[in-house]
Amino acid sequence: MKVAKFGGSSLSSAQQLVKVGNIIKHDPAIRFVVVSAPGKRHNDDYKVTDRLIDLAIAQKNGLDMEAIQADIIGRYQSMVDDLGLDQAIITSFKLTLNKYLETLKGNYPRLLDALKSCGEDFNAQLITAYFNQLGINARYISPLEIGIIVTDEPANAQLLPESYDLIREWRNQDELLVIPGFFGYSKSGNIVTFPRGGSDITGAIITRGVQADIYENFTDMSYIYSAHPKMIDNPHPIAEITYREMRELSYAGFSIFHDEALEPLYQVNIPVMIRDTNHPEIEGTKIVASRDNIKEYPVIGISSDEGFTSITLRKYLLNRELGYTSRLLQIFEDQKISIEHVPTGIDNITVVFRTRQLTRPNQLNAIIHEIEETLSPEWISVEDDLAILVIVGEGMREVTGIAHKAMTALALEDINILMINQGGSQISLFIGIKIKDQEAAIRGMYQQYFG
Ligand SMILES: Nc1ncnc2c1ncn2[C@@H]1O[C@H](COP(=O)(O)OP(=O)(O)O)[C@@H](O)[C@H]1O
Ligand SMILES: N[C@@H](CC(=O)OP(=O)(O)O)C(=O)O
Repeated sequence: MKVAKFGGSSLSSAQQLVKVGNIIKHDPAIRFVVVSAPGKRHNDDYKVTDRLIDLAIAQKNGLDMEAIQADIIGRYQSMVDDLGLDQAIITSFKLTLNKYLETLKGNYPRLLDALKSCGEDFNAQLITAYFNQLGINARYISPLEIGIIVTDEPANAQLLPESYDLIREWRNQDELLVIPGFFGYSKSGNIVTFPRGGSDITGAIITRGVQADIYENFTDMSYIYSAHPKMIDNPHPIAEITYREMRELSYAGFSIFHDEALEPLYQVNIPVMIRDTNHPEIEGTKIVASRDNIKEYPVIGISSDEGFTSITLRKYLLNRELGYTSRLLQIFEDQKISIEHVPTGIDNITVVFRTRQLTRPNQLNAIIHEIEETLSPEWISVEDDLAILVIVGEGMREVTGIAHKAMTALALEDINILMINQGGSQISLFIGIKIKDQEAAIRGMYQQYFG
């Protein structure tokens, strides 16, 4: 039995929905379908989720909402028209949008979550109607009814573990169940969304809940590639990748699969297939617990991500001061900033974090001031245009010369290294460089590992 999740790129138009219908008709093992909101039809297009966010912002700021609402409804209207579905569904979508705009007015975080959920919720209803028209015995089921119960912090839903028992009850259903991705319900009855891209998370939760044999994640790429296809022409397609490798790479820029979506699955060892809606004949990439080709591909992927800040401090005999690191980290915890890396030397220590966590005016200055007051460093420096390259592979533990290749690539490109950190797991190597050097670094490294 399978769960299939279709991403926004697979559901962006009637033409795409026809492909999805064909996939479902030809694979009776798929018993649960999780859907995203309509995504981009072409590069300059908008994602429906982004327009729903615009709508919430417009109401908050007292701006005109008509054009935005027309854009949102227009996307569903064109699919209803092109597929010849019942127009009544559009009226119900308009009523739902208006209901949230009225009942949640003045409560922006809740309004935002409720509106964001409409993208997937409307799509699930529309797709169910289309499946029924095709003669597939399908039923829309809301996250509430199927049992996706989550924490109550807006836009940051975390699944409550009791959900799995509730979802399991639906395991032997005769109908094909169509579930909107991206949100759940809190115990107080609020709609709460997962972080952006979170329909992948819903798919994983349903897969684990119903104890499916496999989770098929349909997108617009035939494989996960060893480097971002926008940076490298014809990159190496990955046949198999482990959960741990994928988690590290998706966290660091492989946006094809949400980094939090593996957690429900790796604990119970259910494989994920990344598949292409436009080429269902291609098997795609399989995410599994272990892979056999480690000698051949000790490194499986290289990625990079920007938007990091690092703060480095130096103090003579720092290593002798008991509790120095802990006091430094406490300053970040007090500021509610979670830390990515803490590379250390004998007399220096660096803290690297995602810059977007600095949300208050002058917060960076406040942190530096606090560090100076509490820890009296001799020297302190800040880098705020940091990109982090990540080289990932289970083979790193066994195969020598991996770091050498990375250093060679950077030396050949004349790129200055600002930080190096190897995770304790020894499956990843992190290298901090300037944002401007990112593309050249990825190209050079790709050549070394896969060229
Ligand atoms: N290593 C990679 N291999 C393949 N695609 C990648 C990789 N890294 C990032 N991507 C991007 O991920 C995109 C698909 O993810 P996403 O937009 O979430 O799809 P969907 O809308 O189907 O959920 C691709 O179009 C591609 O640009
Ligand atoms: N629609 C939501 C959730 C999602 O997962 O979408 P997609 O599958 O298109 O990445 C978003 O844009 O964030």
